[in-house]
Formats: sequence, C-alpha cells, structure tokens
Amino acid sequence: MAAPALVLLPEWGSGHLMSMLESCKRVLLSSGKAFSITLFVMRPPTAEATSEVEAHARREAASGLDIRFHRLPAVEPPADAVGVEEFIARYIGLHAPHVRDALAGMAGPVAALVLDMFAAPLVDVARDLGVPSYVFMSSTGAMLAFMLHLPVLHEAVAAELDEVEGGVEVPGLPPLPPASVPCPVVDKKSPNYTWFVRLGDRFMDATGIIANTAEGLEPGPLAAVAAGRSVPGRPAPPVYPIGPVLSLGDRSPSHECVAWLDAQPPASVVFLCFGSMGWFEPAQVAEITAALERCGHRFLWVLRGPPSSATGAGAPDGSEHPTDANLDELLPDGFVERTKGKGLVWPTWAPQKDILAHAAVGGFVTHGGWNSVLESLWHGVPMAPWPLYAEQHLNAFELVADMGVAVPLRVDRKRDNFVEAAELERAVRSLMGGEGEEGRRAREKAAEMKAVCRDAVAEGGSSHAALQRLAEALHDGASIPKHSEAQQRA
Ligand SMILES: COc1cc(-c2[o+]c3cc(O)cc([O-])c3cc2O[C@@H]2O[C@H](CO)[C@H](O)[C@H](O)[C@H]2O)cc(OC)c1O
Ligand SMILES: O=c1ccn([C@@H]2O[C@H](COP(=O)(O)OP(=O)(O)O)[C@@H](O)[C@H]2O)c(=O)[nH]1
Repeated sequence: MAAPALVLLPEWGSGHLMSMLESCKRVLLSSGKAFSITLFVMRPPTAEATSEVEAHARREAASGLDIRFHRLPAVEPPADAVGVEEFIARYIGLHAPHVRDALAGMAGPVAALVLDMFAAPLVDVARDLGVPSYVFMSSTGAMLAFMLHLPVLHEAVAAELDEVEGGVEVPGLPPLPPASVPCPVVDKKSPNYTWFVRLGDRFMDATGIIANTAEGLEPGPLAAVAAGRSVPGRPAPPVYPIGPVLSLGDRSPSHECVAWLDAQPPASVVFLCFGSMGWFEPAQVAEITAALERCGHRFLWVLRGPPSSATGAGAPDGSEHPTDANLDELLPDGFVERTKGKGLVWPTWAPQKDILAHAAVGGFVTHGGWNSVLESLWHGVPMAPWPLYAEQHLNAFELVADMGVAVPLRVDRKRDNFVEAAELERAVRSLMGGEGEEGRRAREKAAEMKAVCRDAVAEGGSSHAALQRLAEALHDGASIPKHSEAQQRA
C-alpha cells in the first residue's frame, strides 16, 4: 500500500510555507520515509508571492523526497476585507470546498491534514472526511497559549486588551503589559480581533498542534497548554513541540556580508535586520545612524526601503515586501565614510542565517519574527527586539521578561514603533558588552538556549521525542478519506 500522505495547507507566505514544509520533512525523514507529502497550493493573492511559491515548488521537486504539489482551483479574493488577518483567514476559508474535494479525491490513505494557523477553521473539513487534522504553529508557544486563551478573555474582559489594569493574564505567561498585546487583537471592533478569537477556538478542535518550538525554550506556556489551563474544562489538543526547525536550504557562505564579517574580531559586530517585511522611514533611519555612530560598535545593518505599494494600495494580504534601499538618499551625508571599516549597510536581502552563524556577530537587533529568533538562539546570539508587526510585541516581551535572552528596547507603539537614537544606543551598548547586568544576563541566557536548542533536536532530546510521538500518532490515525471510499464504491 502507498505510504500515507501528510496533506499540507500552508499560507502562501514564505515563512509560513517553508517552516511548515521543513517540519513535515522532518516527520517524513524521522519515520524512515513512512509518509509522503502533498502540498495543497492556493493561488497566492499577489504576483510576488506566486513566484516565490513556484520557486519553492521547483526546489522541492528536485529534492528527491516524495513531495507532491496539488494546485487548488482559484477563488476570488474577498474584496471587502478591512484587515490583513481577516483577509488571510477569509481567503483561505473560501478554499474549503476545494480542499474537501481534493482530500476526498486522494488516491491512497491520508495520515493528516496539516493546517496553517490561519486555516484552523478547516479542521471541520478534515473531521467530516474522517481525517485527523493538525494545526501548524509557526510562531511561539507563547502566541499559541495566548490564542487558545483568547476566547476566554473575550468572554471575561470587557475592556480593550491593551487597557487591562495590571496586564492581561494568560496561563503560562507573566501578566502581559499593554504594549505587548499582539497587533491583531488591540482593537475589539476590528474583524482581525474577531478572527483571532475564532482561530483560537478552532485550534481546540484539531487532533493535535505541531509547534516550531522546544519545551526547554518555552516551558511555561507549553506546560500551561498541556495541563489544560488555557480553557477551563476543555483540554487542548496534544502539542508536539518539534523545533527549532530552521530552513537551511538557502546557504550562501561566500556572500559579501559574510566576507566582511570574516575581517572582524569575534563577537564584535551588532547585526540589525528586520525580517521579510521590515523597513523604515527616513526620520527613523536618521535615529539609527546617530545611535550607531555614537555607540561606536561595529555593525552590519540590513536597511530596506518602502514597498513599492507604500504609496498606493498595499498587497491585500499585507505581505508587502520592502524594496532595496537607496542608500545615497537614505543615509546622512558622510555616514558611510565615517563608519568605513567599522560598519556595513546592506540595502537588500541578506543571508541572515549565515550571518548569525558567524563568530564575529555578538548581538542582534531584530524585529523579533519567530524564525529570526530561533536562528539567533540556535547560534547563541543575544537580542534587542524591535517589534514592528503581527505578534512581534508579544515575542519581544517573552524574549526579555520570560526567556531573558534579550535586552529591552523601548519602542513607541503609538508612533509606528519609533525608537529614539539615545534608546537604541543604550540598548546596543548593553547588548554588546556594557557593564550593565541586563546585557550580561542576556548573553549568558542566549548561550544557555543555544545548548537547549541543539539538545532538543538531538537523539533523545525533547523535540526528537515529540517528533517520534507525532509520527506514531500520524501513523495510527491514517485512513482513506470517507468520501474516497464512497467514490471508490460508486
Ligand atoms: C502570528 O501572527 C501573525 C502572523 C502574521 C504573518 O503573516 C504573514 C502573511 C504573509 O502573506 C506572509 C508572511 O510572511 C507572514 C508572516 C506573518 O508573521 C510572521 O510569521 C512567521 C512565520 O512564518 C513568524 O511566526 C513571525 O514571528 C511572524 O511575525 C501576520 C499577522 O498579522 C498581520 C499575525 O498576527
Ligand atoms: O534580509 C533578510 C531578511 C530575512 N531573512 C530571513 O527571513 C526569515 C524571516 O522570518 P521571521 O519569522 O523572522 O519574520 P517574518 O519575515 O515572517 O516577519 C528568517 O528566516 C530570516 O533568516 C533573510 O534571510 N534575510
């Protein structure tokens, strides 16, 4: 009989898609290729995302693993969505009938339907066909604990979440200060909020949750979820923390940035990079240049310009990628000359994983996207989180207040996450070896977490064990989708 298929429904964004696919490849490899992988591909809502997805598909087709791509029929994107999360969840939801048909039409047994977090309502499609469903959480265990508890908060808290006196209580986390509430849920009147409450509720009906984290990285939130503390009287599905899963397919060890790092002393360079969507206005760039000049540390700074849509209508899913920065326009006169030899400003996509792996890097000023955080911890690099969008304010809080692997950086959320030069200078000094206790603690903790990450995925580690439990559960749950049987009889 054919190996049971893991059927994946990822959101089209590279971070979401690659992190889900890499995780499922681990399941495949750890089970001795006892499964195959079929990716259900939705037509992405932008041309840019479409070409990225196609590039991934070509690369995976050449990987030699049993990975198939099934393109779902196109649906019309919702034209009246007002929020990004609302758009993503609704657009995915419109594919439900096509997912049902494609799943029912699978030729062999199906082990599970693995759903992006924004696709959680499709657990119902899987249940109707008698197929197990797993939500793939590409963000933190803390965000998972938050989302599972959100329907309870919705009933219990009348105020806006960023106005709760003493902070929002989420089982497994320290009380969440107003400034750390994730972006989609700061306004209860927004459809984004409503969608996140719904997603959190639908997570509870999945067969399991696969999380790109490790028990030792986030023991508090993961233990709270496992103990059923998220929703009183309603146990959460089993969580499989199988991470860190880093997508290491695109290494570029001879890149110009890496060559520049080769000439720098160990742990001397602060690296600044802000994810696939981060970019800054000229006023913010001026503050950063002032901070870097004043603190005097060596730096490698990935500086991007506004997305081409910034002057017009944005991409409907909010995934506007920044453009390459025009450094002559953006940087103050003389900055490049004054920092020559000590600093490099890189205006386009940089090989972040290779940079974080380099011994010259001593600290990371990051937007705090979870993939960036995991890459940093994998190499034991302490951080100063500068959250910009999505759930990153929660990530920043967790990194500083719970995990202790980062120094705080005060961002003004009401001014588009603006950071003053003096504040950035203070944080970089602390991160890079100033006298203060907070920097010393962050460096120590990041070194500890490097070991935690590597131990977790090694044979006998917690993530390795979770992967084995997951493979067993998938194997035991594999079945022919119900409609398929009916179709075969007909
Ligand atoms: C987790 O909560 C949110 C996540 C996102 C979000 O959406 C998104 C959409 C795209 O079309 C492309 C993306 O790359 C993308 C990324 C993204 O968030 C980041 O996802 C990473 C994993 O891929 C990782 O978890 C980072 O920490 C996330 O910040 C958007 C959103 O609201 C707009 C969320 O609330
Ligand atoms: O110049 C860049 C910017 C980002 N990244 C990679 O893009 C991913 C960003 O994912 P993350 O979850 O941190 O944030 P997102 O971009 O989804 O907000 C990470 O793997 C980074 O290594 C990169 O390689 N070079």
